Amino acid sequence: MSSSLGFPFSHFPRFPNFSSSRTSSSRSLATAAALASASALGLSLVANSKFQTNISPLGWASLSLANASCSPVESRTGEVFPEEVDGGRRLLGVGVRRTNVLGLKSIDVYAFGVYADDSDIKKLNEKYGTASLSELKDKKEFIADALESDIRMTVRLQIVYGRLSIRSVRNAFAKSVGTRLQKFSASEPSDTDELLQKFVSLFRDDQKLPKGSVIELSREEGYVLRTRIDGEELGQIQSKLLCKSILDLYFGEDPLDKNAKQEIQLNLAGRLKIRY
Ligand SMILES: CCCCCCCCCCCC(=O)O
Repeated sequence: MSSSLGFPFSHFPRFPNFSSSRTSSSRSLATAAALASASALGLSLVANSKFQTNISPLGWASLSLANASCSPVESRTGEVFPEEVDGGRRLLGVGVRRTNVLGLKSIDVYAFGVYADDSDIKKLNEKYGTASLSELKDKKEFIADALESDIRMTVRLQIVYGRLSIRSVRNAFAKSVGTRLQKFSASEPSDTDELLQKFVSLFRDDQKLPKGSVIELSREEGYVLRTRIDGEELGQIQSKLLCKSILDLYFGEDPLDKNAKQEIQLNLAGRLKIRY
């Protein structure tokens, strides 16, 4: 992954250089810093789909942010993620799900990547179009709106734990998604037990989940949750509440991996700021 940042004038702020040894978070922070500094100077950022970002109006400076999103490698597990899935949803951030066994040993169960469709992210423009990147990167309301909005997103879980049974997957979902369904349904009453049952029963006993398996949970247009294992579709459930509860695990208020959430929020804000 290469990035070059070149400015002909010595008084122009220097943006950090990216190198492959940086962590995904520091890369994102560097990207955001570059974008924020440029936008603070009142320069217009125009990027193509390869993230070549140019400061256009004067034509004298160019800012090349190749892959201005995040590293596709989850550093703890070494899992590599595709930079794009489902016809144009691009990677916003990666993280890891850990759990404690008998309160003693901590194991990594899966690495995950969160993706979003750039054109759908623009739905947040009306409300946040004028906000700066530094405001958005920590703004709770911004992430709450991203959870609520009809933005096509995919969460890709890459299993790293070798002894995962479908039963434990059902139980884990019942617990983590169940808690969130309860929490969110306080404001939007609905039959959360039935919804949860419908979702967890998509995971059948005959399905296998060896190390390397991929579970994809995607929010499709109109708040349809689509669930796949290794590309095989298990089912679709139309529910705004369910979509929100699942995405909340990864970038909501109490995320499974806090660093990943920060990265996702920062990149979401960055994508909103870039004019394509
Ligand atoms: C032995 C630990 C079992 C954890 C299995 C997690 C499998 C997928 C569940 C996804 C939701 C979550 O991470 O809570």
